[in-house]
Amino acid sequence: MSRPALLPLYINGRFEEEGQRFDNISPVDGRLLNQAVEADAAQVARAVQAASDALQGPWGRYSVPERAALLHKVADGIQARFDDFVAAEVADTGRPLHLARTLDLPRAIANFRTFADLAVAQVDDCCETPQADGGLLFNYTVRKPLGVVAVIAPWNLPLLLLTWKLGPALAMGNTVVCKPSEETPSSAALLAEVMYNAGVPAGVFNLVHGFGPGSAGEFLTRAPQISAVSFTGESRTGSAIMKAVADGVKDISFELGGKNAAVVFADADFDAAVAGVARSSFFNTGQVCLCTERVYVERPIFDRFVAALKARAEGLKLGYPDEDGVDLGPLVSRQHREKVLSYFALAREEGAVVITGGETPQFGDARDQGAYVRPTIWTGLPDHARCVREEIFGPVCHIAPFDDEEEVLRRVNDSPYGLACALWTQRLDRAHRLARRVQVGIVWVNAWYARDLRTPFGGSKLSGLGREGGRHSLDFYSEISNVCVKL
Ligand SMILES: NC(=O)c1ccc[n+]([C@@H]2O[C@H](COP(=O)([O-])OP(=O)(O)OC[C@H]3O[C@@H](n4cnc5c(N)ncnc54)[C@H](O)[C@@H]3O)[C@@H](O)[C@H]2O)c1
Ligand SMILES: O=C/C=C/C=C(\O)C(=O)O
Repeated sequence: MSRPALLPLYINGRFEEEGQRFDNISPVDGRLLNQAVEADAAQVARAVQAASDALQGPWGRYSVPERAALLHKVADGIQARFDDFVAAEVADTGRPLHLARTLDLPRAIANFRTFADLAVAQVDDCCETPQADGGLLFNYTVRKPLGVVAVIAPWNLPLLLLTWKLGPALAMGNTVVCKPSEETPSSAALLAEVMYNAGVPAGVFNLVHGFGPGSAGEFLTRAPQISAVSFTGESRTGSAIMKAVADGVKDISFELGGKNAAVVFADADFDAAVAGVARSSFFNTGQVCLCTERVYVERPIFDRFVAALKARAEGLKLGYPDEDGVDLGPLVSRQHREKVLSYFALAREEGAVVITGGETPQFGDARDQGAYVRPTIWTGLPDHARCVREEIFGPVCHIAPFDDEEEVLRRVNDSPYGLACALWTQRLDRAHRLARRVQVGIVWVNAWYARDLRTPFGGSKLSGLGREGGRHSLDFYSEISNVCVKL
């Protein structure tokens, strides 16, 4: 049997194949896709040192427009290998081809182009302060790179979320060491090839594959020369990383877990709300931090809404990524499916009414070796049920009735998470009023996952620390100083 393809590390402008290997398994049918090199502590240390050295090299002398031009070249490189990146993302995640083509790749390209352009357009503050002696103080802001940024990404939107951080980090003159998820290493490996071919100076972009604790992830966060960690992943991982960087008082940007709510009022556009909640609950097989897992529906339309969402869920096609009309792929791995199935069992123990789903489909073909689950809807659980409080990260939601605004606001806010919320109502006065009182970072009204990359993105409570997007990213990835001149 031919040896599986190997995804190398990329350190200081060189591809490295030396090291222990780990398997990358297809969530569609369980076959071996390729292997990746697991970076050991010495390799991670070399990557961080290369990034640190590169700050003093040519990259440190690039102007903002020169950095922006290079990032546009990277975006051009991704565009030129669009189909290769789609194939890599689809192979690792099992997502429908159309999803990778319409979301993951366009956003990866946009993440570089947007922050290249925002960096060039960025204008900083200055001010004059008259002095009692008739003199003047002239203050102005100077923006410098933070230094070496550790970028650690999750598996649910692998390329989108890696480049969401890479774009601004590089635009602001930092150097980076990236650690993609062990579940989805392929598109990051392609990105290293694009960086190399675009002429990104050696050491500016480094890629290490591996796991978290006791592996590349932890080695990276504990490296003394890193100046900041930009992390997207589970809240408990965020806590672990916070501990790892605490002694060094490093800058951190965390985009963490969620247990997001959708609120549907009786006056909502019913069909739009059903379609919107079906999308926000089952999109990417429920593997988006912004996905809805708690649905609150005003009592007069509750039964009708449950029936309509059931019909939507049962109409979703689970299939191979390239199948015509496929809506949902598998979960990212058998291991993650075990976690989701454990909540399917827990829901029954907690007394849920299973409206639809709650089991694995039987295809009778290779997909039975994959990680598919059926889209699932529950009702009847109390607000304190673990299935209503804990992030499941699968195609599942619980629907509960409510009677008034104050009640539903209290229940929506009664969560350890605070990432996103979708409000469905045609009374925009109510929408604006509630949007200000919901304890989340992102509120959509009559929409979900509609994005403008200039807006602040992030969560409160266990859902994260800081905001990225637009000037928020430029600020996070900059060391900002003030210069005060007496005139
Ligand atoms: N808020 C957001 O924008 C957002 C976006 C996507 C995913 N997420 C969250 O991510 C989770 C799913 O992704 P996941 O399973 O990959 O998360 P995860 O926390 O298990 O892993 C994320 C990344 O962190 C690495 N890692 C794990 N432990 C580490 C440690 N101790 N030190 C350093 N690195 C470590 C992993 O190898 C991986 O690359 C969900 O909770 C989801 O809500 C949040
Ligand atoms: O799974 C979480 C999705 C995060 C999405 C973004 O960070 C984005 O759209 O920029």
